[in-house]
Amino acid sequence: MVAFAVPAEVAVILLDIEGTTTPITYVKDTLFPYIRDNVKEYLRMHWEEEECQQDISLLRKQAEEDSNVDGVVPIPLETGSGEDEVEQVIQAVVDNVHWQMSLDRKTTALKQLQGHMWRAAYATGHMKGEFFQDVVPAIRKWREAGMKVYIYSSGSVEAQKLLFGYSTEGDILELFDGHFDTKIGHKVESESYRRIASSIGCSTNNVLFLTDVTREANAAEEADMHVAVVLRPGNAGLTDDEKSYYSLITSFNELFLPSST
Ligand SMILES: CSCCC(=O)C(=O)COP(=O)(O)O
Ligand SMILES: [Mg+2]
Repeated sequence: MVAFAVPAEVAVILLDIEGTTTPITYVKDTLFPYIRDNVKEYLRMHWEEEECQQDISLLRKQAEEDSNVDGVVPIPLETGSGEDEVEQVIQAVVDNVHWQMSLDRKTTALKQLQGHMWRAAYATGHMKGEFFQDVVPAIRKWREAGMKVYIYSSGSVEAQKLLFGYSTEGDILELFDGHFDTKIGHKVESESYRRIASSIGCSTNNVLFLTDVTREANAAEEADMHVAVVLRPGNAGLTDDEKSYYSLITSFNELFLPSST
């Protein structure tokens, strides 16, 4: 087993979800197909609701920002001219969502709609959040040792709470001191990590960030956080340079807190 000695100044562990706590296959084979298969029906059922209309406004704004991106699907404004028009707008939203998902985009607009759609799927027991087997016992141990544990994922805070609230291990939300999503900033921008530390009330060097994505690790490191890159089955491979540059772990059990080293 490779050991990663957590520096003594670390008081907070910040966790990514996909590829870190949770298999990428769960996201790609369970969460995302649910959205692709159900988005049209969901929009038809919830069209009149305020929350749904807010989600569509955000998607429309994102489509406008994406107007120069190849393949973007614009979302027309509804003028109130009848059911045919509603169906056309719904189809544009469906196509836009499918287009964004085909590129695995992490826009706040897409993630917000996804979070709202998963709510029903989790609540009815249709889906349960999954984690690598080392994850929950390790987090419990870190907390017993006095560490604070936070989540930072591109998935919306609402989606994160569903994943941990309705999981194969039951409701484990109590294990987290808080959640961050792209509303605080994108995961590849170092400013996001400064904002997170400031929101927690600590310095960036008091935080250890665990992620599978080296661009995220790089941004966190630029902000002076400690980072380790997590290698899990199904994750994208790293280059030889990345492998030699970053501290790598394959399980949370490879982290040793100052008191346990
Ligand atoms: C509850 S998170 C759902 C997964 C997701 O939508 C996603 O984009 C995960 O990204 P991450 O930043 O956790 O790698
Ligand atoms: Mg990830």
